[in-house]
Amino acid sequence: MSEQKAAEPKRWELGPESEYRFEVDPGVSLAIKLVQGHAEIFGFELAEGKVYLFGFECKAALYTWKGCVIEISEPSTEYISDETPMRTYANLHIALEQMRVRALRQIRGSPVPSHDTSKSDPPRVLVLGPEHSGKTTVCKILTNYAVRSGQGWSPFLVNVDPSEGGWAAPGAISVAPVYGPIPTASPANPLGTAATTAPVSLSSNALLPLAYWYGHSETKKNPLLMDRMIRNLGENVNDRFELDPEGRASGLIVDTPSSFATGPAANNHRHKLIKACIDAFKISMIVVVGHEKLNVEVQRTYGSLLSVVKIPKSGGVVEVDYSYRERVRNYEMHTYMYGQVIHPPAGITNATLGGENLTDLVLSPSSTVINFGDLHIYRVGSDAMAPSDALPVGAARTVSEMQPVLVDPASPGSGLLNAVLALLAPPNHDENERYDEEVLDLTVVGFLVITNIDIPKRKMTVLAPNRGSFIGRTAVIGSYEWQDQ
Ligand SMILES: Nc1ncnc2c1ncn2[C@@H]1O[C@H](COP(=O)(O)OP(=O)(O)OP(=O)(O)O)[C@@H](O)[C@H]1O
Repeated sequence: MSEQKAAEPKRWELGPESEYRFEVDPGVSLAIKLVQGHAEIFGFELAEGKVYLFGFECKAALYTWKGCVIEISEPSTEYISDETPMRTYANLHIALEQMRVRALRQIRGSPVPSHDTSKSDPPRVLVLGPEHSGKTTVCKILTNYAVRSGQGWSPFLVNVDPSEGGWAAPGAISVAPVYGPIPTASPANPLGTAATTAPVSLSSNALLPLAYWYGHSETKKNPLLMDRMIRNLGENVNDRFELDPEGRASGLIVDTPSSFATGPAANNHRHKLIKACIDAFKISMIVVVGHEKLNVEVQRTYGSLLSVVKIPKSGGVVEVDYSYRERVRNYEMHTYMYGQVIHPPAGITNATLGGENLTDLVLSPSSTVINFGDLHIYRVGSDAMAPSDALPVGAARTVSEMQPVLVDPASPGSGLLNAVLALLAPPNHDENERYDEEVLDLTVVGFLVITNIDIPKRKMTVLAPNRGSFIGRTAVIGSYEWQDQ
């Protein structure tokens, strides 16, 4: 094989309050070095002289408040813009910071200045917006600014967009307390790297998320289940806040799917899910990203109960298509199994991934052959379920949306081959405390893929990055499939 020739690095000089926007092409990587000045990627500050790698068709922007010089390994799609909404985002961050300070003051019982009559709720922010408005990016920027502020905040970042997966696999909704800035290197883990995908806490900024498995990309597939998962997540967060009252002051930021924002106003399930989030996470502020009509609608519905703030959408947000989303799902599963593997461009030897050593982020999954009876696999509701409102008047379902049904791997229509399964935490040890729908309330401890089914021998092959035993464990199938390519 011929050695790839190193491309001549290209220099860009950025003026104050401008950003370098880039898109990495499929199958290649990009290296960026901050040569001089200060720069950040979605709130994650870059260190001068360090080389940062980007891959898996990453689309992002490097922003500078005061100007900087950067060196790019190999140009992909790129341009510079000095029209960004970063000032508004920074102002919003300052408002949230003031809420944190007031909340902490109240929690500690410190005296309140007589002129300060504001409420002392911690910032519990729900970010809503249509497709491609940059919701996830806004959540990341606000979280990164909070942890960078030097006040010791560790806000909870919540992802209730099942198509994104956050730190888990697509199909899951999750939450994690964030202690250090979240880097951006690949769309496979837009919210940072979770320690759960690794044997130990590999990277210094690995997060410890708590996840529930919804199993589908669309919230309308099973809104009742989605509602329950959101409330489960909220209960966990509130339990955690009760144990750590000062930690409560950092607040939380919730990233939502675009289905919460678009569709007819009369669309019941969308409002029910927004309401579920408001109740579950005790939301004190709704941030609407760049959508006038949605802002008016949200103001009208919730304006009397909590504050509603509208912020502009960034012109840099990329409108990704269906095939890109499909590829990102594959990257996500690949990254879950194999770790974050981005090969540096030719000629680059000292690259890092979000500041971490490249070799620290590599995993090697293993295939295990197990008996059919070893793993109890459930499917929640019937797979071919029509929405409730599409059933004939008076007709009842034979299988409820919330009923876990045991899947028989020997049945030809099991749908298990290549399916992504969530491995659940063990059920309650006390038999008397068990209940029919307990499977819905168990958290996810990992994911696995069924790569082969041998019906005559009643055995199946399971691929997973963690080597624990599957005997007697419980797993749930959704509608995601993945094939190792
Ligand atoms: N200023 C920017 N410059 C370049 N790319 C950006 C910028 N802001 C966001 N992006 C990229 O645009 C894409 C979409 O942004 P993001 O995921 O934040 O939007 P979203 O509203 O959460 O998307 P979805 O509709 O999937 O929920 C991402 O790949 C993100 O990294």
